[in-house]
Amino acid sequence: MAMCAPTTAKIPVINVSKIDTDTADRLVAAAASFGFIFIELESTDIEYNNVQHMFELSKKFFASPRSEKEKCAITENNKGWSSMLSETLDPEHQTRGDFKEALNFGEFQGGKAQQPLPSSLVDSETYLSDFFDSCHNLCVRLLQLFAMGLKIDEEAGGKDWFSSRHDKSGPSGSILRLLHYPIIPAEAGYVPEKDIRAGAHSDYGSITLLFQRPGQEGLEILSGGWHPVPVHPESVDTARPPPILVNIGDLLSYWTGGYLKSTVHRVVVPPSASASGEDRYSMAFFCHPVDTAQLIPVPSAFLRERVKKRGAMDTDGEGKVITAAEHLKGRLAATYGWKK
Ligand SMILES: O=C(O)CCC(=O)C(=O)O
Ligand SMILES: [Fe+2]
Repeated sequence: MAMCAPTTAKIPVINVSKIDTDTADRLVAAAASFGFIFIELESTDIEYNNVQHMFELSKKFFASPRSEKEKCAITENNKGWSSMLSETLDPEHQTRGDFKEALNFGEFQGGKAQQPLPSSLVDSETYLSDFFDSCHNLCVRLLQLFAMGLKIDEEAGGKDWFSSRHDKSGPSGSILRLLHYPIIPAEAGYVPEKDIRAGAHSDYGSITLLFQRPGQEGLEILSGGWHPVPVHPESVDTARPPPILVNIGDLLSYWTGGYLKSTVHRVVVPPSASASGEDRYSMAFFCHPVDTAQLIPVPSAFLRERVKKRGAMDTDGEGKVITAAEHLKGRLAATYGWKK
């Protein structure tokens, strides 16, 4: 039997310029079926110029000497640089780590980084902080829309139920991450069936924003088989900025008893990459609630009707509700091989 080429994922493209019930319902429907949604960049407050400038900064950092990167190596607070092969997103199936390097920024305070910055980026501190804030603000807007679409009970907080838990009143696990997947040199002995750019995983936070670059495909989502995700979906002209890809993370899935899907995804070397010889650069903003937020079922009649078994994940097995910080600690320990 001939093998069929995998079909491209048909992820909806949504304009979020209005905070209204129509937009909210469309977002929730997409999140409940795919767990992934394209958001038109022009319908957000994020400027394409800034996205492009961020990619220039990313290139500059990843091109800097290894000795410079090592000065800000990642620590157990999840901030800093992780080198090629050091992170294993799918430890059960991978024999080698991910073929990528990454730089994680945690929250900035008063425009200042709370971690050592590499020398290539010290002059860009305010810029990085502003970009972090603009990503956070878009996530808050999306979280309000999700709360509206899920019809969260008014007396429990209604449209602000999620956003009030992401209000920067305390520390959180939010991370802005620059990613670089280099073209793999022959001597690395990359074996396509065994090795991978980013192993299969779901994201750990509430929602993730992903910025991709034209011509640098490679993301795939698991939905009855692996499906490639385009940078420009069919309905978006390639002359326009690539839309922002938003996906649901584990916390929003727990909070909604699995109604919103935290879809498994991975990054592979697409056949086109070896032909064009391009590295892949991407940027992810992982939005997390404040550390103390509890993983309890959201109060919503809409969900009570739709989800039979609620709160599979709301306790640690002994009846104690777990917090966002406790959940994150367990997930990071597994991917970096840190002790729990
Ligand atoms: O680069 C990408 O496309 C995805 C990265 C990713 O899924 C992650 O870092 O969680
Ligand atoms: Fe991811």
